Order: sequence, then C-alpha cells, then structure tokens
Amino acid sequence: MSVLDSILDGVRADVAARTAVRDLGAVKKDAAAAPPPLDAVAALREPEGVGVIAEVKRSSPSKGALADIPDPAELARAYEESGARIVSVLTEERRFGGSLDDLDAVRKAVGVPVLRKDFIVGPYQIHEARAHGADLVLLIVAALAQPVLASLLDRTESLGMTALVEVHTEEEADRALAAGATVIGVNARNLATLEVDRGVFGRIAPGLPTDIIKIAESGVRSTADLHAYAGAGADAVLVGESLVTSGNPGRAVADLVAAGTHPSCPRPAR
Ligand SMILES: O=P(O)(O)OC[C@@H](O)[C@@H](O)c1c[nH]c2ccccc12
Repeated sequence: MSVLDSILDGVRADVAARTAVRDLGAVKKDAAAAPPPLDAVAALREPEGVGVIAEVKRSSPSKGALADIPDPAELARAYEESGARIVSVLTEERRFGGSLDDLDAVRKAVGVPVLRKDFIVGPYQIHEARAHGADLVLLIVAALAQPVLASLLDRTESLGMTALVEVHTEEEADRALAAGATVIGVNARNLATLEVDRGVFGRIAPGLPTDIIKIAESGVRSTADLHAYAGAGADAVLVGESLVTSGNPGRAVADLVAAGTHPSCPRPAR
C-alpha cells in the first residue's frame, strides 16, 4: 500500500469517528454560522511579486517530528507579520501531528486567509473546514476520483472558499483543469513514495493556462529555490519544513518575502 493510501485509510477512520460525534447536518449549521470566508485569490494576486504561503507543520511522514510548535497562534502571527499572504495549517493528526484545534488557534490569531491542509475525502471535511474558519481547502487530485474531485471543488466554491488543487503529474494537472480548478498547486513531493523532485513544477506549470494561479509546493529551502520556482512561473510558494526548523520562522518568511518582491525576482506572467 502506498503512503498516500495508508494516510487516506486513517483519515477516513478519523472522519467517521468525528461524524459519529457531530453529524454532517450539525457541521453544516456550524459552517453557515461562521464569519464569511476571506478572498484568497485576491490575496494571491494583488501584491507584487511571488507570494509566500507559510505552513504550520509539526511532523511529516518522511522526516517524523520537525518542530514542537507549542503555540501555533504565535507562529502564525510571526508568519503574518513577516509578510506571508496565506497561512497553511496541517490538520491531519496521525502522520502530520496537526489538528482542528491548531486551525482554530491560527484562525483567531491572523487576518490573512487560512488554508486547511488535510487529505480531504468527502464533503464533511469541507463544511468542517469552513466551520473552523478556513478560507481555502486543499484538494489532492491523486486522492480523489474525477467526479468526486469535481463535486468537492463545487462544494468548496459554493461555500465561498477557494480550492487549492494539488497535482504531481501532467495527467493530474489535466484532471484539475477539467474539474474547473483556478488555483493549482504542483507538489514537488510524490505522495505515493515521498520523494521530492523540484523539477516537477517547471515541467508542469508552463503548460497551464496563464489565468491559473500556480503554487509551487514543497522543498523550498532557501531564496534560491524561490527564485527557481519564480523563473518557472510560480505565483506563490508553499513552505513548511524549512520555516519550522529554521530556529527563526518569522525571519525565514521575511527573507523569502523579500526575495519574492525583489526587482530581480522573475514575475509571474499574468
Ligand atoms: O515542508 P515543505 O517541504 O516545505 O512542504 C510544505 C507543503 O508543500 C507540504 O506540507 C505538502 C504539500 N502537499 C501536501 C499534502 C498533504 C500534506 C502535506 C503537504
């Protein structure tokens, strides 16, 4: 079984357990009562340069524990103050050590849009994301059959949120476009094997329509990696590990933001 499949099994069991405590109808009501979502597309498009999406990430299946993060709100505030356009919060518990409590804490702490980063398998988690104040959700093409992907994308948009649709191959990019994605993340990490190939973005992104917002996900260690992704057409980079392990995550974000807005940084084509 691939790593992705085993993560998805765990996620399905966890969703079933939460559904037994609070059913879909109740979560839909919570979502309807939440403050309205923020416009993530505007946050990605408006300021000049390549944006930084900074992630609250405690652990990963490839590396195990990355950082303790006793106070995710404080970390998220540091990200925001340093210029992150969006804060991503991992909520998957078993492999990434995340939680909906982390999402709640971050939502309360920042004014920028917040991404619920999880392995979404059905509508329950989308309403749940909205109920907890998320403005974006991640939809991983490799985890979803095409009709499910299309309907989850519709559901996300009908709740006023933005879907970040994640791909790792050309075929998945075609599926993302066919489903109607407007924001596509190219993950350098293959979720079946956990291998990172930073060349994947440069192979896939140039083939995407210019009006698609293109996010380079994973493996950004430095401003040099941001520059390389910018040169290949990234509107933003999504960074976790190198921030939380840096010893000074605010500073690490500020360095990336400065690089992404510097005149020497290649501009996204719009
Ligand atoms: O920690 P990194 O290499 O900077 O990567 C961040 C982010 O791209 C990564 O956490 C990620 C991308 N897609 C995912 C899907 C599920 C879980 C995690 C991810």
